Amino acid sequence: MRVTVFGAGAIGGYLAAKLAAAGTVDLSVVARGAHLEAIKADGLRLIEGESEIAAPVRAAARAEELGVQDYVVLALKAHSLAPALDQIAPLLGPETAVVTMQNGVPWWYFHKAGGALEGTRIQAVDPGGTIWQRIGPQRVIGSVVYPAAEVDAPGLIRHVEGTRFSLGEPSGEKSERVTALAREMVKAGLQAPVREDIRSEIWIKLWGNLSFNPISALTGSTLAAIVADEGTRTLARAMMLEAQAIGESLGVRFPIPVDKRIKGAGDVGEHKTSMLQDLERGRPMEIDALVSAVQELGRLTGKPTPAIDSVLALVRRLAIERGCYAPL
Ligand SMILES: NC(=O)C1=CN([C@@H]2O[C@H](COP(=O)(O)OP(=O)(O)OC[C@H]3O[C@@H](n4cnc5c(N)ncnc54)[C@H](OP(=O)(O)O)[C@@H]3O)[C@@H](O)[C@H]2O)C=CC1
Ligand SMILES: CC(C)(CO)C(=O)C(=O)O
Repeated sequence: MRVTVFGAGAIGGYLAAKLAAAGTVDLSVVARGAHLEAIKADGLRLIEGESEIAAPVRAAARAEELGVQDYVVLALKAHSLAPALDQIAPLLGPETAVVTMQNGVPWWYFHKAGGALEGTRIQAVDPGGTIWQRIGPQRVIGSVVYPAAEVDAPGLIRHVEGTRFSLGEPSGEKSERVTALAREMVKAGLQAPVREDIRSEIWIKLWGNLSFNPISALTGSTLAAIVADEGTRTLARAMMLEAQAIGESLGVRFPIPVDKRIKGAGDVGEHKTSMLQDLERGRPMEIDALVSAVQELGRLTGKPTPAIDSVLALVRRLAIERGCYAPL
């Protein structure tokens, strides 16, 4: 099985290091800059708990060096995908599956979703439908990423917590391609449950990200602080209820009540969300995939989003002022 991880940063690097250490797939990564040079020189180093491994991995700057793959895992930030389409193309043959490992609303959301919006391209994550056209939604295996990881230094990934990458076909089918990939991930010590309704799981993760991430960026607060403060907790809750109404109108099941989800986020503790971390490091923030796309789904479903609209306006303005907004 030929697998390439495109974008071997925190999450892609963690996945790649685990697969490389297991040695059961023919693995490559596409990376760039000092990170690529370090992987070529020393392998992909992974700190996990008390242990550190260096997994030898085939690493390339250009996909042409690797050729057509059975699976391409896209582990880029959402806003990095459109600019990388030309670089990804040489990896794709007629049978190649593409696994999308991004937070937020995925560009393929309405592929095989059924209903009136079937086939709709979401402009906030895929302006003009370019990604849809160039990659092709029929290739997609959806994913929800639960592990937390960081790039500590070029070539060095630090695993923070979690091993679960839920997988699912947009159609819900338990296809051979998704079950075969899940098998290899399990051999590598990961959890890779195959879901029949990956969209509902995407929404559960998104529920927290669309509210807590921008509020944390706007206030500089950790998850625990946002939940402890009545004002910010109430605002997050209002955003989440707006999102729930949108999701439910699209057929999504929210298996837990909103207050339980809020408590779960608070229990994570004094943790800075990825959006706040990106802001503090001067990196582009994933505003469009996490928040603008939900606003767009609100417009498409006719559901009002006053709280989401206000927070989005503020966080986008903040990102522009700080040079951390990467419009697609
Ligand atoms: N990190 C985490 O704990 C979690 C992340 N996620 C989600 O996973 C996704 C990936 O996040 P994360 O791993 O943190 O992001 P990172 O920025 O750590 O990794 C992305 C990697 O892709 C590289 N990249 C971008 N464009 C290209 C290109 N054209 N060619 C080659 N390499 C490229 C980046 O390189 P460069 O650094 O040079 O830009 C970087 O190494 C996001 O959607 C995030 O929200 C979900 C759960 C937890
Ligand atoms: C910590 C958490 C769950 C916040 O909602 C997250 O996913 C992020 O920081 O992006």
